[in-house]
Order: sequence, then C-alpha cells, then structure tokens
Amino acid sequence: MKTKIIEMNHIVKSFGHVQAIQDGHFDLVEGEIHSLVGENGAGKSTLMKIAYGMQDPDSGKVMIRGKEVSNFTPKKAIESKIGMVHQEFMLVKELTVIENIILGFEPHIKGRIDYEKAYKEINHYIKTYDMNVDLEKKVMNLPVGEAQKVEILKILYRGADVLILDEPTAVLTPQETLKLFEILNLLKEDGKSIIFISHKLKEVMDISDRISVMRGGKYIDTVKKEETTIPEIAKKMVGREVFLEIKKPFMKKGNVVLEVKNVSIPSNRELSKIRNVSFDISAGEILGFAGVDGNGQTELIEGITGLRNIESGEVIFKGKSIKNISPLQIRKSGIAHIPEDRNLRGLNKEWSIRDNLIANDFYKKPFAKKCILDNKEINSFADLRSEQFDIRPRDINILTGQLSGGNAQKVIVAREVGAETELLIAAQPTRGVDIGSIEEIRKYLMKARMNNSAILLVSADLEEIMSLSDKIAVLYEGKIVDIVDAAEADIEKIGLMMTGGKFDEVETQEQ
Ligand SMILES: Nc1ncnc2c1ncn2[C@@H]1O[C@H](COP(=O)(O)OP(=O)(O)OP(=O)(O)O)[C@@H](O)[C@H]1O
Repeated sequence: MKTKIIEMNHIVKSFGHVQAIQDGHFDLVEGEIHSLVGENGAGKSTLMKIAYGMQDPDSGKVMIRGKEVSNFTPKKAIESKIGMVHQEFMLVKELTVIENIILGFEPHIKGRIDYEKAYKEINHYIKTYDMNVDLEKKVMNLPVGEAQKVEILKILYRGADVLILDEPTAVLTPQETLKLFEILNLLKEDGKSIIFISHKLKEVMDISDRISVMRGGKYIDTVKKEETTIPEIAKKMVGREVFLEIKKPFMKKGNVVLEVKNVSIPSNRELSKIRNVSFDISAGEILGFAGVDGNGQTELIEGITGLRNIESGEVIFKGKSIKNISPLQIRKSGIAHIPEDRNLRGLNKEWSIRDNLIANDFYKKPFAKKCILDNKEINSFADLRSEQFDIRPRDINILTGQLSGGNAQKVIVAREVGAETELLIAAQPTRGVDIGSIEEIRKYLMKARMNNSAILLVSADLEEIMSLSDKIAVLYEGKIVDIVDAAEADIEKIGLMMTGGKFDEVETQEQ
C-alpha cells in the first residue's frame, strides 16, 4: 500500500465568529493527484493552509508522513518537503526569475552566492518537467502562466515532493492550463504528490486520481475519478442538482446602445494595444469577447469605462459620446461594470458587504434622504441582495476583505447586475467562482438581457462565452479577428480564431 503523506482528521477552525471548518478530513497518498473541491467559502484554502502550517487548527489531528504534528509552520512544512502555490502569487516582481527562486535559500561559495550551482539545479528541474522559463527575466515582465511556473520551480528548489496548488488555473488561458497539466503529470510520474484545488470540474476530472468534496466547512466524500461524473461531484458540492447549460430564449434586438468606432487604445504591452476596433451592441443582446488574456481585453474595457485614455476613434452610448469622460460620469450615465480585478477596482476590502453593495448609489434615494443615510433602507436592501445572491456568510456587517474569493465576487455582481442598467460591462464575471454561484451569475446575466440590457461580456471561459452570447467577437493582438453569430460558432473554431485565424479561413482549412 502506498504511504499516506498527509492525513487530517476532524479539523475545526474558526475566525472570530465565522466557522471556516467544522469537520475537515483529507488524506494524500504518495504519487497521486488529489483534488479538493467545494463551493466558495467551503473551507478548502483554510484546510490547505493548515496542512502547510500557515494556520493552526482549533482542534483535530494533522499527521505528516505518519507522525502527528503540532505548532506546524511553513518552515517546518518546507522541511517536511511540502510546498504551496497560493491563489495570489507571492513573487517579488522587481527581482529576476532566478533571484525569486533562490530567495532565502541561496547557495553560497566563499561568502558569495553560488549562482552556478543554483542555475545547474534549476535547469535540471526545467528540463525534467519541460518548463521553458527564462531565468534572467524580471518577474514583472512575465505573463501569469510563466509566473506560475516560477512559483512551482521555487517550491521544487526548496526540495518539495508534495505540491499544494490553490486554484492554479483560475488565471490561466486554456493553452496555459494544458501546459500546466503536462507539467503536473510529469511531476506525478516522477513520484511527486499533488493537491489541486479548483472550481473547474472538467479540469478536475482531467487531472485527478481522487477527488475530495467539502461543503459548508464539512468533509462530504472522497471518490475515485473513474467512479464518478461531473454532475455527481457538482451535486455533492452544492447539495442539489446544478445546471450550467443556460437557456437562451429568443430576444428581439432593440436599438443600438453602444457603438465603438475605429477605437485605438494605448498599452505598455505591444500585444495589448487596441488597434482600430469597431463593434456595436443592441438592447437585449450579449456580445461576448473571446480571446487569450493579454490580447487587449483589459485595455478595451478600461477605455470604454473611462479608466484608460482612448487615443482615437469614438465611443457612443445611446447616441452620445462617452469618449474620455470620467469613470464616475460614465457610471452615472447608466453603465454598470463588473471589473476583472475585484480587489483593485471592484471592492473596498476595508468596507462591509453592506457598504460595498450600496457603493454606487448611497447618495441617492432610497438610501439617502436629504443627505442623511437611511440605515433601515440600506440594511434591508443589503440583506435582500445577500439572500438573492447567496453571499456567505449571511452577515452584511462582515468586511469584504474577510470573504472567500467567490463570495467577494458575488458582492460585486449583486451590486452591478442587481441594478437596472442599460449597458452592463462584465469582465470575467465568474472567474474563481464556484459552480453553484456560476449558475446564479449566468442566470442574472441572462435575466438582464431579457430585461433589455445590452451586455458586453469578456470571459476566459469559452464555454461561458458560447452559452451566453448572441454574437462572439475574438480579440487577437488588439484587433478584432472577426465577429460571428453565436449560433454558427463552435468551440474549436473560436479557439483557432483566438490564435489569429479568421472564421471562414478556419472553415476552409477544415474542408
Ligand atoms: N483570515 C480570515 N479571517 C476571517 N475569515 C476568514 C479568513 N480566512 C477565511 N475566512 C472565512 O472562512 C471561510 C472559508 O474560507 P476559505 O477561503 O477556506 O474557503 P474556500 O473554500 O477556499 O473558498 P474559495 O473557493 O472562494 O476560495 C469563509 O467564510 C471565509 O470568509
């Protein structure tokens, strides 16, 4: 029988009055890829932070390689050959890749850093696991997929044979995810053991040997990949059937709401400059933007929402130019925005759920009357939104900085989609969000369409683009490759367009 490397039993952990884990169990055997899944706030990250010694359990037993541990710390975890890659990377952007990898563990020769030894060792990992990383580059110049490889190299360099990866694919493109999976399989072949936290059940089914499910802080079940299905896991996670296929009822297109004409927007990355882009969106229509991240999606949305200067061209909302006016004026004109970076632009983490929910409208009726806030109105509005969008924990006074990633995202969606809006700009609305909430968020986007909102959707999730959109535009190196009717598009063709091929060329190639 294979050795159990990590065993956790009856783990309990609270933060103040929030019980993050009520009864956590997990075990990892040598040489397996074991996924941990569960809704936002189910306690996955907390359980893994306990395994890595970043947090102490209130009670319960943690065994590492057969020995019970207490007062476990990341330092002891590293000594026990356990490494963790967190949701938010922990690299020093100003340093080079090699400097990051060896930071705190520099080999020395005659009082100086022995770079030769470090290069030799790291190049060995790069070759063995087929990683292709430029060790001289500064981390700030790396795309996310590369930065993640650096995180993995960093823990391998520290001697890890157990890798805990917390939502590693949340920020990756489909291509980068495939590459990551190749690396993980090579690591597994080499005898390493991997814990993989993810919300993407298809990926979980592709990569795992076993899958453990948590719900509401409790252990639910562990199943072998061959003995389960995606719907079965989704049901264990959410406690009910989940339907991600969204119905797209016929909708008669209304007037044009947004017109973008020959717009160019600068960027400090060459591939992300928006070059002469034109499209329009009508009332009751969803235009989905597909494309590999970094091809100008961020710049385009920042330009339209007033967060970035537009160099040339025109942006017209309901017949009036909104080009280069302030983000506040743009919001006030009736445009809602779910920003892609929820921490930077979507929320004030120091504020409560309630205050974030009313951030756009706190000065207006019914929340303020004659410049005085009406707390009763505000509280009942915030309670209702929390209930409708299933924001957990159900306490509107909690600071959003204390919420799990997915619940934080739900606060933004509840604020933006809940509002009556003529144009909704939704950038990565379900990124890092659990399957039950994805279903809810998609339903709300569809409801907004049925209420005649025009919606600009940017998503790295091609299936999301395909299932929600009426028209699909593909951005490649800052240009629109093509805009196609969603009814005629299929995922493979759109995938090929994401590498620059035109829709009809793709068809011709196939014939
Ligand atoms: N440092 C903290 N302070 C207060 N509450 C916390 C803290 N860390 C986690 N929590 C709470 O504990 C619960 C479990 O959070 P955790 O991050 O473990 O969930 P998760 O399953 O990883 O969720 P997600 O998939 O959204 O990342 C949540 O309700 C969260 O708000």
